[in-house]
Amino acid sequence: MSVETVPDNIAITCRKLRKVFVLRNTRSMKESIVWLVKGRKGDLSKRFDALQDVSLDVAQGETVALLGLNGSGKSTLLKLISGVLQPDGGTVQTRGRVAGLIEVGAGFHHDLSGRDNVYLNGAILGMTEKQIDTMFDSIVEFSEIGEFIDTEVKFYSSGMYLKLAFSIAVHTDPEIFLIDEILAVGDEPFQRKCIKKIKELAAAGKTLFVVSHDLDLVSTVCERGVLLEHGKVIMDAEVHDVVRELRKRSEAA
Ligand SMILES: Nc1ncnc2c1ncn2[C@@H]1O[C@H](COP(=O)(O)OP(=O)(O)OP(=O)(O)O)[C@@H](O)[C@H]1O
Repeated sequence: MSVETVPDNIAITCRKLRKVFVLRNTRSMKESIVWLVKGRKGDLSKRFDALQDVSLDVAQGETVALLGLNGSGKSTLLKLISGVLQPDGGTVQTRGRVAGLIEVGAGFHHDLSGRDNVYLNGAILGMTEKQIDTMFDSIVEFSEIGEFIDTEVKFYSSGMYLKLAFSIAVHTDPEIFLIDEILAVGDEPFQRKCIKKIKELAAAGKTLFVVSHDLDLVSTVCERGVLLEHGKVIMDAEVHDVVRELRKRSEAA
């Protein structure tokens, strides 16, 4: 597969991205027997295009909101960009270090303490042990985890997971932040703190790609909006215009 040369100022490039999921339908005993008797003709599973021909460029320092109704493919696109999922067609390229806050606690090892997970996650995000040593206290302070830092993370609440994951990610100083709806699980004061931090990251020229159903929030944080519907990009414009269009479609739905 040929990989095109991407200009220096482009942080994320998606070309004709496609993701297919196989849906294995639950069948009744009778249906399964008929299927067997007929010589296993036909398929018990269905293929489903979660993303179709998605192409977009995100420039360095751009703040982009990925919007759409439930099931439109937002999380799938973020997972393809972060490398958590592989595409079934097309290409995706990123320039610079990527921090993905996609599934709360996804990068955590449940039987390890918060402290050990800070080192594990920091290393995954490209930090050396020395760098993590230097930042450790600041990571714990921002996360508000306090003495629970030495507790196994399987005993953390989802909000605690989020706080620690967010704190580690912002301390690793990545160029690109992928954020999926995770702010929803934090309490109000922490949400405010996260939003303040996200705005600081945007002001510092970081590239942000944010999935959220909180349209007021994304309107204040992001400049550009990309609207997905049934796995396709149907609008890519100034965020306020895209939010207006999504609200119109939501009312009609
Ligand atoms: N692992 C999977 N296997 C099968 N289908 C999947 C899988 N992951 C996602 N899907 C399907 O792909 C479609 C897109 O899902 P995705 O999570 O990307 O949507 P979304 O826009 O993020 O939705 P939401 O707003 O509800 O979070 C959905 O129909 C979903 O059921």
